[in-house]
Amino acid sequence: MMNEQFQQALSIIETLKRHGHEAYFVGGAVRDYLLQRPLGDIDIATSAHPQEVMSIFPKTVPVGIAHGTVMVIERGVSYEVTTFRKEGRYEDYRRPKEVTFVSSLYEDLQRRDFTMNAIAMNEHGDIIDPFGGTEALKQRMIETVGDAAERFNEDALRMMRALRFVSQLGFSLSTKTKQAIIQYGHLLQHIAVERIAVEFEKLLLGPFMSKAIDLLIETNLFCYLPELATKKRELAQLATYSIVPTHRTEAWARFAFVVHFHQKELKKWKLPNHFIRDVLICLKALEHIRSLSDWTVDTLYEYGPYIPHIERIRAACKHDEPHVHLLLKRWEALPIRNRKELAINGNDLLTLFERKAGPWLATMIENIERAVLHRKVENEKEKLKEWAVCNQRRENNC
Ligand SMILES: Nc1ccn([C@@H]2O[C@H](COP(=O)(O)OP(=O)(O)OP(=O)(O)O)[C@@H](O)[C@H]2O)c(=O)n1
Repeated sequence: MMNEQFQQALSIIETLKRHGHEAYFVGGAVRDYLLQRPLGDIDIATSAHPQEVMSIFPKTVPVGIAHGTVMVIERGVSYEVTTFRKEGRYEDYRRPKEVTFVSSLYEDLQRRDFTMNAIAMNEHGDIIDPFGGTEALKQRMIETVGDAAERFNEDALRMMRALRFVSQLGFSLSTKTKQAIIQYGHLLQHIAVERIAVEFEKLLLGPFMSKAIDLLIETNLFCYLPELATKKRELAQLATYSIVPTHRTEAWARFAFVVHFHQKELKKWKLPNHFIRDVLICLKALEHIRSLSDWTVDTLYEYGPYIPHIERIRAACKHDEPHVHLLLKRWEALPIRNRKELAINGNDLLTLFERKAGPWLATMIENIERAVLHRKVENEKEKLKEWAVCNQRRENNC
């Protein structure tokens, strides 16, 4: 009995078949279905060519025509429908490689990366598994389809995919696959950093991250990742952490903290600037908290929205329990959570002191902010005015 997501997608297969084409569910969704894991996107492989797919379905987007992929949208859900194909080897890594359409499902499955990803399912829920993928799932084994050297030469990113599947599923690498990664790891240098970063992020977020990082070290694959060649010891440290990150910012910030990455190194991974900014805030907070040995009123205030990420990283690094709820409660109980919540603003102070704006104003606001935060004065306009005047007098007397 197929699950609901496949039932919904059945109409795509049935429509293609009505038009005289072959069509099957393939890829990660079939693998995850057999593992009884939540399904991601559903992919369909078909004998129909992209133009035919586009003429059959009313709502399509040509997302990768050159690779034979058309996105079909039905009842608000999108499906990737890809013509049976095989990919060529890279003749020259600077140029996109050729993709050839093939006539059978078998040939299509044969060019896929791992046996567990080379399983197809027809409209009746029958499994088509010419390369032993279901057995590999049972054995919890990641095994390339056919010759590992060929599969990794077709697309070196597959070596990173192997390790991210280790991290997500807890599976092992077959000896043949591991040996090939050791032998061909250097090919990763030709792969776009953005693609590597996508897989690496999934690896960092997986429940079996430690196992994957150990393999990254054992196979020497880490040597071909941006800025990591000299970080073996730090990676080994990362592999000792057991808390599974709940968010990508947390995952990258923890990684960056452990391997001592800063802006320069993070940029080499071609992460978006706004994301790097978030990671850097977490890094600053972690250094700050480490120097103080624990959270304080000031750090809670300064890093408020980032508390969950930072606390979980702090706890992971110290092999400690995270106290996210407790800290959020402490944060919520602060007299203010940001400057906007102050009951007085710059204009109020300009009027009060009958002075022109200048650096004194920023210092004054900062002093008031600290005083409110540390409960030296209540956050009420009149009281703050009074406090500001006294504070000014005190400073003048000095
Ligand atoms: N470098 C790659 C990428 C993908 N594939 C094949 O294309 C399918 C779909 O790829 P993708 O959606 O990237 O990954 P999934 O395996 O579906 O995994 P997930 O959805 O968990 O990312 C894979 O299952 C695999 O059969 C491949 O052979 N080689």
